[in-house]
Amino acid sequence: ASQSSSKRWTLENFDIGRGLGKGKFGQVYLAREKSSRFVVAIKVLFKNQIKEAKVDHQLRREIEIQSHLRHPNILRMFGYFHDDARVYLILEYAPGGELYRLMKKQPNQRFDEPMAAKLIAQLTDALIYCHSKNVIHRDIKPENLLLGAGNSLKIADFGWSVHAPSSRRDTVCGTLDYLPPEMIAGQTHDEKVDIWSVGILSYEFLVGKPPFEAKDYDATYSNILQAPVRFPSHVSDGAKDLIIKILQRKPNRRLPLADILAHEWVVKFSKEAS
Ligand SMILES: O=C(O)Cn1ncc2ncnc(NCCc3cnc(NC(=O)Nc4cccc(Cl)c4)s3)c21
Repeated sequence: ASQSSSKRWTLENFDIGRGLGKGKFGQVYLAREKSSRFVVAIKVLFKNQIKEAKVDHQLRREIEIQSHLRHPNILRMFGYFHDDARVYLILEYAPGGELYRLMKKQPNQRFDEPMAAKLIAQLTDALIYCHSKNVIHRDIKPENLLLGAGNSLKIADFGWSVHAPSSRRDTVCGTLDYLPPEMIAGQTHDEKVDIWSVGILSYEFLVGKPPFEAKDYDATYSNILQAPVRFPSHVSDGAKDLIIKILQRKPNRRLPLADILAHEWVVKFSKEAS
């Protein structure tokens, strides 16, 4: 029987398996729902840490947003439950783990053009869906991309997602590398922030590191605001054309997501077997 997402889940409904990874706020475990034997991932978050970091409103918003999203390239959240100390997120299990680790295992720690174009097409498709629901993710980076069966891309962790437009109040923590100029300048921003992230990731998939990476926060900050994008010689003209059209500092000049999917380099290489 399909359990509706409003069912009251408890830990007793699951056999807990091995740890899958450790995040900033908690650990993720492989688990199996006892009656259906359905395999899931369960992320365990500690309430005191969530409250200390003042991110409980973000978590509530993520749960709300995730409960309405259904797309093959978005990691499902089937439900959640909590006890006195912890919140448990019941998530789709991504057997390929973090995309980041697969990239680091490649020769030269970067993907070839067919693999990169396939991932970019799936990421773009998922974001077209999100934006059609007026949801912006705002935190698209390799750590939040997982791999499902057949190396299919899965966007995970909507902890930073909001409904567009938004003027972010929460301070940015972690890397700046994937954030567009308007967000790091604290200006109002809209769904075009996710387009910028597609450009950053397209560069990183093909080069092995993000375009504005620098030795420290301030150097990265100034690169994002004014540095020209430089490409190693192995990057093809088609890929360079796509990335330059996406990484436009003015949000309205950025290549729209539909045009990314239709770009000749994406069309050419996302069909090729990788
Ligand atoms: O475990 C790994 O490291 C990798 N791994 N490997 C396989 C696998 N299969 C499924 N999920 C994984 N990881 C969890 C992915 C997430 C999805 N949604 C999230 N949401 C969230 O963390 N929200 C959140 C947290 C703290 C504060 C706030 Cl405000 C919001 S995390 C998997």
